[in-house]
Amino acid sequence: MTLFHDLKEANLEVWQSYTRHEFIRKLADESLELAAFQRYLIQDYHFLIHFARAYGLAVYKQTTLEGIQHSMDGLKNIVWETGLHTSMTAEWGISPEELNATPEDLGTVAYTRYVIDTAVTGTLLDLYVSLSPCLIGYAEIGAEIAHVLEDNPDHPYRQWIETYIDPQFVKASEEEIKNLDTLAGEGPLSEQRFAELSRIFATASRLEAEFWQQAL
Ligand SMILES: Cc1ncc(CN)c(N)n1
Repeated sequence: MTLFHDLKEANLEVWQSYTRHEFIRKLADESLELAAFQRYLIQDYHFLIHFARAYGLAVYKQTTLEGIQHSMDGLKNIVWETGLHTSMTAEWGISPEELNATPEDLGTVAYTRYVIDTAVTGTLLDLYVSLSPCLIGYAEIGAEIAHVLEDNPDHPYRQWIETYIDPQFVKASEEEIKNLDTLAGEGPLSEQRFAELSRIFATASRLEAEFWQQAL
């Protein structure tokens, strides 16, 4: 079993409140209003900018070339993801200047600054645990709802779903599960250390659920 598996099992209720949120159910069954999706995606653009900063701090905290490469790949993956946001917002007629000028909602501030605070005050493992619901959760959500694209080739949220089932994104998620185990090291974690990591994981997962909620 992996550390990620143990963290998810220890926080299954909060994890599912995120990955099975009403926002995702509506997005998959096409009942999500475009205005809610637009609110979400604009906030998510801000979110990704701050997450890129958090990955920058992960690069800084690494002490090996291999580790630096891994964190840089994570950062690149976040920047790659913003292609979705810049192309969809451009389609809606929002200029890059307007996009950058939109204010951050409080849920966006809370989540991103929590992760950056964890990056600054915690260990590299603490930081990666706080980042894990983002990457691994979206890959799980993508896999869960991908079938709707077969049912409707003109699904309104096709571009979003395709981003999170893209082989590059799925591979990054799989690598992250392995990375958490590498950072945790050999042998079982003490009960106290697992509890610390579990608290970080639960907080980030709750903030993910709140992030959907703020757009509804
Ligand atoms: C809020 C949130 N969480 C996760 C992801 C996937 N990187 C995202 N784009 N936005």
